[in-house]
Amino acid sequence: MSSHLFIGLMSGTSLDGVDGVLSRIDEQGQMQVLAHGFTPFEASFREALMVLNQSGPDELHRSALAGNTISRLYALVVKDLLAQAQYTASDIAAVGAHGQTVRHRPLEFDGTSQQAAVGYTIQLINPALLAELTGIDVVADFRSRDLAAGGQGAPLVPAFHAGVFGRPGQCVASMNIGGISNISVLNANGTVQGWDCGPGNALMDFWCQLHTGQAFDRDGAWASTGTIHTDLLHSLLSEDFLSRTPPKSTGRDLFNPAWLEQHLSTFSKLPAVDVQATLTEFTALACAMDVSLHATEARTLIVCGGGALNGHLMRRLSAHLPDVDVVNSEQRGLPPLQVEAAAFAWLAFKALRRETASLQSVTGARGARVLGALYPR
Ligand SMILES: Nc1ncnc2c1ncn2[C@@H]1O[C@H](COP(=O)(O)OP(=O)(O)OP(=O)(O)O)[C@@H](O)[C@H]1O
Ligand SMILES: CC(=O)N[C@H]1[C@@H]2OC[C@@H](O2)[C@@H](O)[C@@H]1O[C@H](C)C(=O)O
Repeated sequence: MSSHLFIGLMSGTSLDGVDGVLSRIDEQGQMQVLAHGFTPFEASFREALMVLNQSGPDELHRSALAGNTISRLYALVVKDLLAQAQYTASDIAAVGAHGQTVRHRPLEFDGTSQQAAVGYTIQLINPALLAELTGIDVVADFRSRDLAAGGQGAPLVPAFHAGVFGRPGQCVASMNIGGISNISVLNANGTVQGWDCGPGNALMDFWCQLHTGQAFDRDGAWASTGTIHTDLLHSLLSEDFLSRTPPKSTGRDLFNPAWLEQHLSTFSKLPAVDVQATLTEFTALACAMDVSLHATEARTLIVCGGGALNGHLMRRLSAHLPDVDVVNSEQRGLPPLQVEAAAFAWLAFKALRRETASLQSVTGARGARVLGALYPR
């Protein structure tokens, strides 16, 4: 490989925009981030993506166009990263581009025979267009091979978390709180577990946008002025997904406005601010329960993703984990908004080397697989 420079691009289930990093990765897979960029989605595009999370008229056409738009936004982030770090396209070995998840249905039975049941996951992107626009090799479609091998196709970051946050001889847990939250348990003996915990910012963002017009509750300031409603909290916590045994993964397919409305139907008189306080508490508890029940050895929880910037959420998470040191990933060398994009740079590095990147212990697949498809420059 002529270059050790990789770009990772991630637009996740928060639907806030595209994070990108340009990084140097050495032969051992150790990474140094050289630049970080972010391009927000315009409100109209965000809405179009939100609508594409459910079926609707002419959705194939709208999905294809959204894939083109997202690829153009990804290309803008690449341009910005190259300018920041003063490199040109020919210096970069590859771009790892996640795309925009609009469906995640692992292991869904098709009603005919169990043999045919594989499930699917859809990330909108036009990788050919991204290769054309950037002049860089693009690796995309990271999840489908794991699904084909019987896995969940998510989460994929635990192997990366292990390399960046793992401490030999210690059990450490790391948690990404994006639109959906996911945990990696990095055991003292080097084994790794991981799964999706439940909602991250998705429900809080939805409610905040609806009632304040703001895309998210900055620092959890609004939620912190409300009162937690115990009955609503219990209703939210009764969701089956939370008590399911891993491997498990989820998305907006489950934790969406319709799911929330269903739980709110018997609490229609509650002040909006109390609902926000309760949603924040629910999110914190769904995350904390997975640590206290399944990462019993962990004394440190490293939090990344935008949720790490929500001070109120972080305080509630800490309150539910009195024996665990809850820290922001920046304290471990990688700022919260860079972690997922960095993971996709690393996944591209693994793909070019034809090395496996999925973990059977996380996704439940028949084995580890080489992930991603290459679109040459
Ligand atoms: N200062 C802040 N205070 C509160 N919340 C914040 C702040 N900054 C970001 N966030 C939250 O983080 C979200 C973005 O997080 P992130 O970029 O990790 O999401 P994502 O890429 O969609 O993640 P995933 O793929 O894991 O779903 C925003 O939508 C918002 O809810
Ligand atoms: C299908 C999909 O896009 N899943 C995302 C989502 O966002 C958080 C959580 O759900 C996680 O499972 C995953 O993202 C990260 C990058 C992962 O695969 O590890």
